[in-house]
Amino acid sequence: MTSETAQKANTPSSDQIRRAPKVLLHDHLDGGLRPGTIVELARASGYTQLPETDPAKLGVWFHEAADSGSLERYLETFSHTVGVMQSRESLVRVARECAEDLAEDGVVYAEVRYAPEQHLEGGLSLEEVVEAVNEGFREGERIARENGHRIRVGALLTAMRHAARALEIAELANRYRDLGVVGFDIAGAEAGHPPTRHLDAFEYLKRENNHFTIHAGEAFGLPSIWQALQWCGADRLGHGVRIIDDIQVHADGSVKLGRLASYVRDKRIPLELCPSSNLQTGAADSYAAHPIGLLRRLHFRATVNTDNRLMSHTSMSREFEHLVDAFGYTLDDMQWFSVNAMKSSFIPFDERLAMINDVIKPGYAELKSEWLFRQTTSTSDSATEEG
Ligand SMILES: O=c1[nH]cnc2c1ncn2[C@H]1C[C@H](O)[C@@H](CO)O1
Ligand SMILES: [Zn+2]
Repeated sequence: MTSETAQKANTPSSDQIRRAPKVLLHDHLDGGLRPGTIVELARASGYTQLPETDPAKLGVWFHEAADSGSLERYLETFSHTVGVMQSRESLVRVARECAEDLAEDGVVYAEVRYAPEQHLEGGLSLEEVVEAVNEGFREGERIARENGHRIRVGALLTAMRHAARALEIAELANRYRDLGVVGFDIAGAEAGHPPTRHLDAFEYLKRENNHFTIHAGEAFGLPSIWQALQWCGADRLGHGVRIIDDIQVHADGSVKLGRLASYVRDKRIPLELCPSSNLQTGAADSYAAHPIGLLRRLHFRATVNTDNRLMSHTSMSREFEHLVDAFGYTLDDMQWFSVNAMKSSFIPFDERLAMINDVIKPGYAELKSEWLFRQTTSTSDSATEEG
């Protein structure tokens, strides 16, 4: 076998990308509903604001409306998903379907986030919201297992950065720690809402030895990343893609990292990169131009994520397909991203290690060996390979 053929064997097919064990750290529960579910929940709850009632058209509407080039406009579309997630039943269902859909897509470990404060309009308490979502995730994991898939889902509780409930939500995350919630996040429009406004929440979580990520460096640049890390102490960066602004690439190909970019790389700060979402909100012009290519080459702790599967019309497999097309990534690259993500998760170290050694690496080894057992379809194929 020529090295070229071996190389080819390592380029994943769509089917292999789907079957490859993937790890997802940045996915919004209210950004991943099935369009059909939105229509049904709207009907059942009397929500009349949907722009379309045909599921296929509604799916297209979300994608197009979110494709605006601005984070603020992207976020407006969430009023409809949040609008139909105001009862216990709807939250259980959405969480169950989320776990099922991720498992079907080959995700073995996911941290899925949502903002409990946005689901109180139907009279639920914050605790009831968390318990409903946890119940849905457990049901989804069980159904996935029955269908031959293995997935573990942990919840991240998000506080909205324009609101003033961050400390309360951080306390909630702490109360449900080891009970399905693995950490905390802040999200929402970045400009004008610096993470330092919520220092009390982050300081509380640090005192409690808890974990948190912060949406930073998505619509706003380096100051937001700097604050998230050096003032707030974030364990990970939600997006963090604008760290690229602190990296100079010279004409001769040499690269110079500024102090903040060096810090992020040296400290192995995980970047929860979401390529399709970034294209929609204007942080990159194309997959090929997305900073993930450079960040991977420079060995940042880069991870691949979906952000909002509905609004970005994506899945983990689709994200990887785009990256394979744009950068020629192989199964080894996919494994590298998946191991990076697993290392960066908020579950205990021994569990992360077991996921890496007993699930992720064996999964990729199996996929990488498939070419050995592939049957040739014609004699001319084997003749070429012998040459
Ligand atoms: O990419 C994002 N940046 C900032 N905020 C976001 C993003 N995607 C979703 N959100 C917001 C809208 C949701 O209602 C909220 C909680 O999941 O988080
Ligand atoms: Zn996000």
